[in-house]
Parts: sequence; structure tokens; C-alpha cells
Amino acid sequence: MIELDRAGRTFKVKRATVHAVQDLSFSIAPGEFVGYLGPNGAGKSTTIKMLCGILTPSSGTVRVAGLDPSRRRTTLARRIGVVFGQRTTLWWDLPLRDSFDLIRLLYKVDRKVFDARLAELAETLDLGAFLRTPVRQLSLGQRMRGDLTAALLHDPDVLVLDEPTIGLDVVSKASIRAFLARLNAERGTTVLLTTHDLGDIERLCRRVMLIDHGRLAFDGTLEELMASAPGHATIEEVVTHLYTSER
Ligand SMILES: Nc1ncnc2c1ncn2[C@@H]1O[C@H](COP(=O)(O)OP(=O)(O)OP(=O)(O)O)[C@@H](O)[C@H]1O
Repeated sequence: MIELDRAGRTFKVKRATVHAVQDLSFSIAPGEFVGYLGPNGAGKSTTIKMLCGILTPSSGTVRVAGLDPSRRRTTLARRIGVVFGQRTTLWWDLPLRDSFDLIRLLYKVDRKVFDARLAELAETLDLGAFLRTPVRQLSLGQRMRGDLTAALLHDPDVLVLDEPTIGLDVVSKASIRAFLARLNAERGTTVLLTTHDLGDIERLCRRVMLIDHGRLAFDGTLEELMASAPGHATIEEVVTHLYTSER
């Protein structure tokens, strides 16, 4: 479902070249739920932007659902859903429900399919009380549930999440995690999750990839991750060890 082969992305900053992602190869099969970890500036967002076609790789290849994201961005948009926790894709001044209607038009989702999908998402994510509220008046947790709905209205095969639980309280976090676990188990949606919240990783991801300085530093199961740093008992300790020893 997701294939990277020696993908790289550089940025020119003044006269220097920043290697945000280097020689990155991995593949994610349909139905996998993969955590994508890395310290600040490691290259996670750059990877995600290449996956959705916002950035073109400087080298190597990227394929999502068999498509080259930067060349087939419009076609890919029907197969992928993306949530940037720090930025909303909703229309700030419009009621949530109107944002969804616009998304239906943009993605050309059939009205009946849309109505059924929205009813299902509104129930599971408990949107009923604020569907008519302008996005700017929503709390962070409500807005995040709205953003998740927006990313899933067209029923994508792949969901890419960039810090979807940032700033949420424990109850909101738990409900978003339960929702994502169900989405993956019941619909078979492939999920790539970037987060600095290791609780998200522990509760949701069977597989974990860790990127540092733009390169893949670990790729394995959660159990293998935990076993990779003997003497470190918690996921926080293991990840701290990996972040600091890779430097
Ligand atoms: N548009 C850009 N122009 C120049 N440099 C950039 C640009 N985007 C990212 N970078 C650089 O590329 C590197 C990787 O950044 P990226 O945003 O992918 O990291 P990240 O792992 O998502 O970090 P964080 O956890 O802090 O969000 C950093 O050194 C960053 O400064």
C-alpha cells in the first residue's frame, strides 16, 4: 500500500543543503497499523508530505496505492486521508457540517454514500452536539474529531496521521485511539501514525518505524522495539535511549 525506495528529500537553505530525508526504504502492507517515530526535525513530516504529494522526492521513489503521489495527487486524494493535528483542513468560519458538504463536492462523493458515511462517523465520533457549530468555536478535541471525519468521508484505503492526539485530554485521547483501532480492525484501513505520544504507539501500533536524521533507524514490532534496548523497561526509556544513541 505504501512503498518507498531510497527516497530522499533535500532543502536548500541559503547556501547549505538540508537532507531532511535520506535513502529511506520501507513498505507497508494493506491493513497494517504502523507508528512512525522520531525526534524533532528527524524527517517525519517531510516523509508524510511526500506520501500525500505535497512534496516531490529529490531522489528515489514513493508509491502510495500504486500511484506516484506528486504526479497523481488528485487521483491519490480519493485513496488517502490525511490529518495534521497541528493544522485543520476544515473551513474556519463555516459550521462543521458545511465543511463536510464542501468536502463531498471536492471529492465527488455520491450523496447517498456520503450521508451514510457521515451518519456513521458522527455517531462513532459523537459529533451530534456540534455539527452546526462554526469550526473556530470548537474545542481542540471536537475539532480533531471533525478533522478525522473530514479525512474519512471518502472512505480512503490509507490514513496518514501527523500527531492526531496532540493537546488532547486523557478522555479525548482514549476515544480517538479506540476509534482508530476499530477503523483499522473493522474496515482494514492502513494507518501510518506519527506521534510524540508513546501511549498512542503502545496502544495502537503492532509495528514501529523510527527515523533519525532523515534515515530509518529502526523498523520492527513493538515487542522488538522494547527488546532493542536491554535494561530499559518502559517505552519512554527505550525511545529516549534510541534517540540519544543514534545521534
Ligand atoms: N520547507 C523546508 N525548508 C527548509 N528546511 C526544511 C523544510 N521543511 C523541513 N525542513 C528541515 O528538514 C528537517 C526535517 O524536518 P521535518 O519537519 O520533516 O521533521 P519532523 O520529524 O516532522 O519534526 P517534528 O517532530 O519537530 O515535527 C529539519 O531539519 C527541518 O528544519
